[in-house]
Amino acid sequence: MQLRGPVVEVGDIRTVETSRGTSDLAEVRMRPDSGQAEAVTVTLWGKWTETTDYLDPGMELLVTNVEEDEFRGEIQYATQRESMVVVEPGFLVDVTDVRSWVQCPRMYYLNKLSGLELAYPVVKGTIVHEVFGDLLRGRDLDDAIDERVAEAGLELGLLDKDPEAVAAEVRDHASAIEGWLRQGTLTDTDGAASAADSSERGFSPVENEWRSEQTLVSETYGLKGRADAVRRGGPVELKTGKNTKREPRFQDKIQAACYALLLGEQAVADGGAETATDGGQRSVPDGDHADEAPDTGTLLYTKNAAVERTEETGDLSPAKEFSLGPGLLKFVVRTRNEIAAMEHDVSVPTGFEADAKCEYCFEQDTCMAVSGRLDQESKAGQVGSPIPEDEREYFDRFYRAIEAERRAVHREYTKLWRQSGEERAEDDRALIDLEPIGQTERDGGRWELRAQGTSAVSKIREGDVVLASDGHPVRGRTELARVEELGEEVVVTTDEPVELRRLDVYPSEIGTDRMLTALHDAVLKQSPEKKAVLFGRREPEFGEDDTVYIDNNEAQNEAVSLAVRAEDVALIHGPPGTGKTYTLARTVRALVERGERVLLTAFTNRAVDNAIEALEDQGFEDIVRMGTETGVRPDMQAYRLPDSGDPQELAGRLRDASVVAATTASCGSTVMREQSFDVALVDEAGQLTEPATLAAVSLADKSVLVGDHQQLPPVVQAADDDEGGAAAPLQTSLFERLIEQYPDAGVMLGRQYRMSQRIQAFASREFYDGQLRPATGEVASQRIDDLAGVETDALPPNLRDSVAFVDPDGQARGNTNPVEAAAVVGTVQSYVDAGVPPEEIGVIAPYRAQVAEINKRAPAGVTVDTVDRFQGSSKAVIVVSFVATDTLDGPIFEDYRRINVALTRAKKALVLVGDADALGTDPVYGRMVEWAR
Ligand SMILES: Nc1ncnc2c1ncn2[C@@H]1O[C@H](COP(=O)(O)OP(=O)(O)OP(=O)(O)O)[C@@H](O)[C@H]1O
Repeated sequence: MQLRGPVVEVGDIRTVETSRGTSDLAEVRMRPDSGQAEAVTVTLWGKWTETTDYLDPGMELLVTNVEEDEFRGEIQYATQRESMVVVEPGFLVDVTDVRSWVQCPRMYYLNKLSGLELAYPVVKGTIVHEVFGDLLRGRDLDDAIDERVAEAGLELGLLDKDPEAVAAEVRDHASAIEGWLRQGTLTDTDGAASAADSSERGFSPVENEWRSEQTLVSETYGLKGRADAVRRGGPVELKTGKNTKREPRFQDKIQAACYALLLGEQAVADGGAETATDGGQRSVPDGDHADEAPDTGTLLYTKNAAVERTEETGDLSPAKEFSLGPGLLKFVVRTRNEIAAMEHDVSVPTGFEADAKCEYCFEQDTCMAVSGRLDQESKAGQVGSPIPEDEREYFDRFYRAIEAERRAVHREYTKLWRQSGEERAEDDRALIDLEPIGQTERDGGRWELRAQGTSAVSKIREGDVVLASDGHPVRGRTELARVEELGEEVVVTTDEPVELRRLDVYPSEIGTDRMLTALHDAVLKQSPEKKAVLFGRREPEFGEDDTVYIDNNEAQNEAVSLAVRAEDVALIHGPPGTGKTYTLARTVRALVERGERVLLTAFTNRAVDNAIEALEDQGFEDIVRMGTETGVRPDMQAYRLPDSGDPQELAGRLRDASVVAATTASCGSTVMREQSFDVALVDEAGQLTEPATLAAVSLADKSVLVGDHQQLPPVVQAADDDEGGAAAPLQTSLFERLIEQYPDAGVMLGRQYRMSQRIQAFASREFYDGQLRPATGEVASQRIDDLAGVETDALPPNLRDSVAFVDPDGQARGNTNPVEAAAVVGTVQSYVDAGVPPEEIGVIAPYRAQVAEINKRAPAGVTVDTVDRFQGSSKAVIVVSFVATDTLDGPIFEDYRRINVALTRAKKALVLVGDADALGTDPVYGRMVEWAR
């Protein structure tokens, strides 16, 4: 049996005599059942006592296979031979991190801080891994190499590598894989027939013997990772280095051992599946999964096949098998515990923990530089001088904030198994009970999986990377999948086929990883002068220029001028519909005309595409768009740098572009981190966390931030009270901080081109100090009957004013209000009946459940969505559903800025549908009801 729950008290290590000699023990008090049960004592024996060195009350502990004993009427627990002790099992450590921690704990920390850099060995390693996967899937070697080299074209071009030479090198590595695969299949007696068969077809895997890359998450051991391959249930790790010793390298064994643990747990779950009749809703048997772990691991050192036998001595066979004994698996768990414990108190490893020799370490320079900047102890020593106190404080504060956010992402992971499929679906984080209707292998070996479409709502959108499973994302068979279609059919693509029964939101850490590297790059790598404004050491400076850029809007003209004159930073505050995008495009042109290279970036792909469209409208097309095919709008694909191609050509296009457009998230990619710009223009800056903004800002000499801090705030997953509120610094955007700190560096666009006078009045008064005005008389006086074929008289009397309030006297039931939904649909229908095209009508509701409720009956063509999905767009008619009847809770009420966004989407007519009494309990909503009535 297992015990899992918070630690109450940690005892000291004692040495005792037992029948088998002397042994160490330590007693720990904990509350099992995740803290629900009374505290019990569990005795940790032998090496597990080390755990107490870093175990603190409050931390979560899990002990598997405990021995239960009654002693003087109290049940006591103890570890036994098969037990594993896991510290903070909810903190999911990445397998590659366990590997680097074993090499040197400090390396783990540095990798996390500074991320990967664009370097040839890394790019080549990726290509070899991809080709390995292709070979396992039975693909032709030459085709695979050609395609994978082309896919790395941009990176190779930036590194100035010749694709032919790279292909030749990859081929050398691949020969090691091929040779070993051949050997693997031929020695397989059961598979002899298929082996003979496969030698003709290439090296296709023997059925059920192989799997290429597999995503694995362990709910017991707090580990996650992707194994390169699995052969006969055992992990196979590919290394593109050479190793002429008989044994695999220790850290490589550790990595394979981690996968073995993960596979063991999966084997247990799969075992359970044989008897499961409930569509894959298996539970993890409460046993010792390490028992099920495979006993052999394989390391494949592909460079061994490429070295000259005359020059090297030793064991040149690429494949090295080793046995995965229980001792090694326990060592892996203890190592993983060290990482989880260090992350728990956010301490920093020094490198002295390891036997590693700094003089051979290729991280030595980074190690010393980081130690120097942060005045940290490190085995490698320090270079350079420490950053000032305030910068240090800033670094620490954001470091903690980002780590708190990481924990929130981990909690999302744990929900994959803590919540049932139904709960996940209810939370909008999964689509369950899908009916698979087909699987097709696409060119290049990827699979297209299809299921019947579903009317269920979820956060999952086309283009997202999700977990596709046959019923359970952790305990079932799962693949990382890209969502291609979510309509009549659900279509996803994966590396390996899986029965498509469920999709889950994939909680990715990439956002947190990139915030951390952005923090590192901005604070530790930039010059003191470059950071002066960020840290308030001096005011932003501006040069002279009296060019007129926009002649019909003074504030817009001032904004362009400010951006052009800025030496450090300019801030453009653009309330709804004030021509932010138009001004942004004009600014880009003005900067390019001055010979500057511009990074054009925004929080969402949609905003990036809108900015490109505005540039196109202004006759400017010298743009390279970075992004994935699904992320970029179909009509903007022509600007997109292709995913593969000739290295020189791709790198040339990127280098020569005067405008590079990308989301801020992709500014943290290895390729983008290599780029430098004169100016970074950041749209939607009010929605970005400070470190996410820094990812773009650090790439340029100066920045122009465009946004509106009265609209949606940064998206942060950590709740206000998580980790003692550590994530709070992420809630204020850099835009908001700077505009408050340096009002003179900003300009507000006060004239809006969207809403009628009546519609904009409330937002102007509540959120913009009455400074928002219609840009023209025409804008101010627009009405619904300006639309061709629409008669105001055809509307019911209560909807004839351009702002209306409807109280349908409904009742909230959880996240829906069916009566209100019906009233919303009725209202929409009135507009359609009066001649308004459905495409001109939008409905905003606070919850996806209410969105679904309305969507069921709304006329086709009407857009129904949550407010977060509406930011940045507008419609002639907007209907807002508030759902709440008794108390005002829910996302729309948490922050007044959401209501600002909702109310400012409408151009000609706005209808609020809600409970007047409930809304009246809050002063702002009360005033809103008064205004709308
Ligand atoms: N100076 C101007 N002269 C004429 N039309 C303008 C001017 N500025 C903006 N517009 C027009 O006003 C409309 C709104 O502009 P734009 O889309 O740039 O607004 P926005 O502030 O980006 O909107 P959002 O709040 O959705 O981000 C567009 O049709 C745009 O062409």
